[in-house]
Amino acid sequence: MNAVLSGCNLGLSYPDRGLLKRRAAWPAVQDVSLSISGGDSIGLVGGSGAGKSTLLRILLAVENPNAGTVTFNDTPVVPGPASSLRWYHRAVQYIPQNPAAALDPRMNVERLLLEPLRQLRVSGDHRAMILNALHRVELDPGLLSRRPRELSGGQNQRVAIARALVPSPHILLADEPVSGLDLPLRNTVLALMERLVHRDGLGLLFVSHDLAAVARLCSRTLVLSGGRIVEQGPTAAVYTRPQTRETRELVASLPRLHRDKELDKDKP
Ligand SMILES: Nc1ncnc2c1ncn2[C@@H]1O[C@H](COP(=O)(O)OP(=O)(O)OP(=O)(O)O)[C@@H](O)[C@H]1O
Repeated sequence: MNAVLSGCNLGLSYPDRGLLKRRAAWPAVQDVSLSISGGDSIGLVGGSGAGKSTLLRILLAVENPNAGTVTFNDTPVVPGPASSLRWYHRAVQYIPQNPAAALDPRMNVERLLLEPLRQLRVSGDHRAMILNALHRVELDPGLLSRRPRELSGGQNQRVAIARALVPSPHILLADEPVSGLDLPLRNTVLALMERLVHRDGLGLLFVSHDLAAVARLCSRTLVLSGGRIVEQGPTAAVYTRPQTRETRELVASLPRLHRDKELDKDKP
């Protein structure tokens, strides 16, 4: 069965701790509904403070919304049963911003990949799962005994992505995974993510300020502003015929040559 992660009418307001306290609460996410299926690649774009990371935390079930629901294949996740969500954390994995920096420098690659399997109490042949994850990110198994400082930046980045893949998730939520990377490494990581979606059938929600990366990778784009989805549709349509001021501003920030080059890839 194709995996489907759905958020319905999600809302989250943080208490306003400002000096004037005119507002009771600060809405970071408001009435957001979205659905990600296996094989989908959805871009989530928006200016700073638009609510992108908050929405990801809600979808990851690490932050409780004030309103709305999250379901996975129609099974309620949020609000959820008191029982463990380990099954969900296995099915929906997170790729953080600067994933390589998230690697514990004391662990070798084998331990870095074993740890999520232990934490999520995944049963089965861990060694085979680790080798499979390495294969998917095209890393040589000969690197298993190395620590992060003994690897290149690109290899560390792949190890970090392999950590998200090792429990065999169906959906990946990635928060700015290519920000701060130099161009060749950015392109390598984008190509890897393309394969995960198109070859392996994973669903991807890809948060990025890098609209050219979204244009290359994502068939659909959601634009978030003030915590609300203000525009959504096929990426090419959102970029070439933006309907809202927020989207026009975002698209204007993308150098024209770069935008046209990435969108041209979709043309037959
Ligand atoms: N723990 C928190 N407590 C109070 N307010 C918060 C908290 N986390 C986020 N916010 C506020 O919620 C709003 C949305 O923040 P969020 O980090 O989700 O935005 P973002 O779109 O990811 O921004 P950026 O692109 O800059 O990372 C912002 O106004 C932010 O200040």
